[in-house]
Amino acid sequence: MITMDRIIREGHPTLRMKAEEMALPLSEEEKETARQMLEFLKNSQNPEIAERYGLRPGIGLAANQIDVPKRMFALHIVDEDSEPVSFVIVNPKIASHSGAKAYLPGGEGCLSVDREVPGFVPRYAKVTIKGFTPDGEPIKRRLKGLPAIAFQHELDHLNGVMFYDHIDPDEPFRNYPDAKPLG
Ligand SMILES: O=CN(O)CCNC(=O)c1cccc(Cl)c1Cl
Ligand code: NI
Repeated sequence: MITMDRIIREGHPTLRMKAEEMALPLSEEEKETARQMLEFLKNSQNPEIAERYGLRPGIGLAANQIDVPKRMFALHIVDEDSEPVSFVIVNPKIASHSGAKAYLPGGEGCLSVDREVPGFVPRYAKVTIKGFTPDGEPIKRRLKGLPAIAFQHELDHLNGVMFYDHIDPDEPFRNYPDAKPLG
């Protein structure tokens, strides 16, 4: 199982690498990695398991974060506010997006960032995403709310972008007229 020691932190070069497209279907080893990424998220959201193994909770995990610069990430968001999202997506793309933006009023956090970085992270409010399952089946979904935000946070990781790269250093909580706070 993946635990926190496998997750690389700021300063590790792989966090700033552009991950490579993957050949489909994934190899057995790559499929196992994908399965372990999703399992990590579920474990991190289970209070008993998270406490037992010292896991920080996460709703997404990109392969870069476990020092695997390949284009896949896992999302596991099963709260009531938005449609349940639980998958690993390979070679993900944003096919189209809303003009409207959105941001989390509490900002964002990252397992690869061992510090609070306050500020609004403007993202597309709605995205139509494309990609593949580890078995090579096509995925096409429309996301909004927290799943849309998290998808963009993970896709950034595959491009070596960190959430705080989007925060205005001079005015971290500036008003974005075309972006509305989620919630
Ligand atoms: O890349 C993934 N992580 O770093 C996992 C930890 N962060 C989160 O779960 C998280 C927290 C707040 C907002 C967003 Cl959008 C995300 Cl993604
Ligand atoms: Ni992150």
